[in-house]
Amino acid sequence: MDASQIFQGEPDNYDGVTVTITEPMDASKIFQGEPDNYDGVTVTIAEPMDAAVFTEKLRASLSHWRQEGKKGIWINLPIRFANLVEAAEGFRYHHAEPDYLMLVSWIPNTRDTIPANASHVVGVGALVLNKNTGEVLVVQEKSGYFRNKNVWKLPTGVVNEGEDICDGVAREVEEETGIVADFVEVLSFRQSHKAFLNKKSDLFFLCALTPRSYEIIEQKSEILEAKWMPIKKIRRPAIEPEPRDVQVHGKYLPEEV
Ligand SMILES: NC(=O)c1ccc[n+]([C@@H]2O[C@H](COP(=O)([O-])OP(=O)(O)OC[C@H]3O[C@@H](n4cnc5c(N)ncnc54)[C@H](O)[C@@H]3O)[C@@H](O)[C@H]2O)c1
Repeated sequence: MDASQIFQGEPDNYDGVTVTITEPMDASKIFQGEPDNYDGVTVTIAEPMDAAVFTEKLRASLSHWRQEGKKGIWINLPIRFANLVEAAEGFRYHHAEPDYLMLVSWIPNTRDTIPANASHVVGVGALVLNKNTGEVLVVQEKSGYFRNKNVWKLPTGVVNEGEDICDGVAREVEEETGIVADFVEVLSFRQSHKAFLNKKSDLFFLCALTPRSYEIIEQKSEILEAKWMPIKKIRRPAIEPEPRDVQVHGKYLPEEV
C-alpha cells in the first residue's frame, strides 16, 4: 500500500490508532464549496471529471465536511456532467432546472431539514371589467380542460419565475387578447392539489383589472376566440367550486347561456 495515501497514526495499548492532523488538508483533494447560512455547502461542478475520481474526491470531501460539522451538502451538476449522478454516492435528487440538476445529501445523524423542492405553480385569472359598458373580457381556449367545450372563461395563465402577480396577470391578458389592462386588486385565491403533472399544487389568484384599450387581437396559438361579454349574461359557473375553494373563484367563471 502506498503510505502516502493513508493516514499514519500512533498505535495505543487497546489496538487503537490516533491520527493527528498537523497540516492543512490538500485542497486539491477535496471539493471547494460555497457555505450557506444553515451549515451547508454547495459545490458546483465546473470541469469534466472521471466518475471514479469524482467518487474518491467526494468521499474525502464528505469526511472533511463531517469533521467540520457541516449538514446539507448540495451538488450543482450542469447537465453536461450528468454522467456523475450515479457516482455521487449517498446523494438524492433535489430539483432540476433546464441547465442543471441539484443533488443533496444530509450528512449528520440528525433529522434532515432540507426544504422540499418548489411545491406550487402560481396561476392568475383576470376579471377585466369595462365599467362603461358593463362588459367582461372572456375567451375560449384551444387547449386544456375547456378545449372543444364551447365554454367562455376568464383569461388565465401562469406567473413566470420572479414575476409579480399583478404584472403576470396583466401580461397574460395582453398576450391572449391584446387588451392592455391595469391591475386593481386580488379578488380571491384558491389552492388545489395534484394540479400539475399530477403532483404539484396550484395557487390561483383571481384579480380585477381595468382595461386601458378595448380592441381585441387574439393570440392565435392559444385562443380560439375572445370577446367582451355583457356581465348580465354570466349566469352560473362552468365549474362548481369545491367546498374548500374560496367561493368567489367559481362565481366569476362565466358561461354564456
Ligand atoms: N384554464 C382554465 O380553464 C382554468 C380555470 C380555472 C382556473 N385556472 C387556473 O388558471 C391558472 C392557469 O391555468 P391555465 O389553464 O390558463 O394554464 P395552464 O397551466 O393550463 O397552461 C399554461 C400554459 O402552459 C401550457 N401547458 C400547460 N401544460 C402543458 C403541457 N402538459 N404540455 C404543453 N403545454 C402545456 C398551456 O398550453 C399554456 O400555454 C391555474 O392556476 C389554473 O388553476 C384555469
